[in-house]
Amino acid sequence: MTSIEFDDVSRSFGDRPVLTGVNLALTEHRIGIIGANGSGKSTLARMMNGLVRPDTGTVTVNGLNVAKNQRKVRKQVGFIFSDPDRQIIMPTVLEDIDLSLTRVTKDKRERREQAMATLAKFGLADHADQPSHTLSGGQKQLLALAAIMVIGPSILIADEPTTMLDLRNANMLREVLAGLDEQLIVLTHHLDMLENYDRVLVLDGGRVVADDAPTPAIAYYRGLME
Ligand SMILES: Nc1ncnc2c1ncn2[C@@H]1O[C@H](COP(=O)(O)OP(=O)(O)OP(=O)(O)O)[C@@H](O)[C@H]1O
Repeated sequence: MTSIEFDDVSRSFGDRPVLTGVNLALTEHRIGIIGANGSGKSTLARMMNGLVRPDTGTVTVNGLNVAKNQRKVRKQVGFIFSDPDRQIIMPTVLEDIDLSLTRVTKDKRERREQAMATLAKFGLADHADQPSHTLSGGQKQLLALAAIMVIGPSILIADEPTTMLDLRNANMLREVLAGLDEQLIVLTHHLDMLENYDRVLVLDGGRVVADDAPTPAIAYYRGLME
């Protein structure tokens, strides 16, 4: 079982408090984080792999203090963002997966085998040699996801992964994410995405104001927005 713990975590940017007194133990398989723009969701998520550090308090991932073990934690926590173009680096689909795999093995043949298996798993096998920039938005997001998952993180954080996708691609990605074995933390404004999740946190003004099953948590959030 994976776990992410926040122990009395606070963070300000300048004189603006962005997260205040956050205490959490996240062990469930699929967790959603919702809240208004600027409520602190991305800041909270970025603390889970050390992209943002707390001013006070401690974040622990699988028993590792994130501030002191950044490199180890980054191998365990993968991140995808709304815009896959920010994450796709290499000219072709296969080369992009191969680049990720250089972090796993130096053996070229092994990398190719693993890359092809991963592309098949994410429905991209027929696109291996296609220039990445010619993929559709949904396929690009799948490629960004595949390039992260091939490294073998135990936790995936997805920060508004469906924002740039049309409804069909958003639904497709939503299913792919829901089918992952790894622990999944999704930040989203697409509330229906979280229907079958195990737990949903609601942030408001940098505090966790609700922490519940999806239906009551989403109802609480809707109430806040009225
Ligand atoms: N590096 C930074 N420097 C200054 N302010 C920042 C920085 N990062 C975040 N903030 C501020 O912290 C607050 C929370 O931002 P954050 O991105 O965590 O919110 P969010 O809930 O993810 O919002 P959204 O739904 O719009 O993505 C915002 O007021 C934002 O302007």
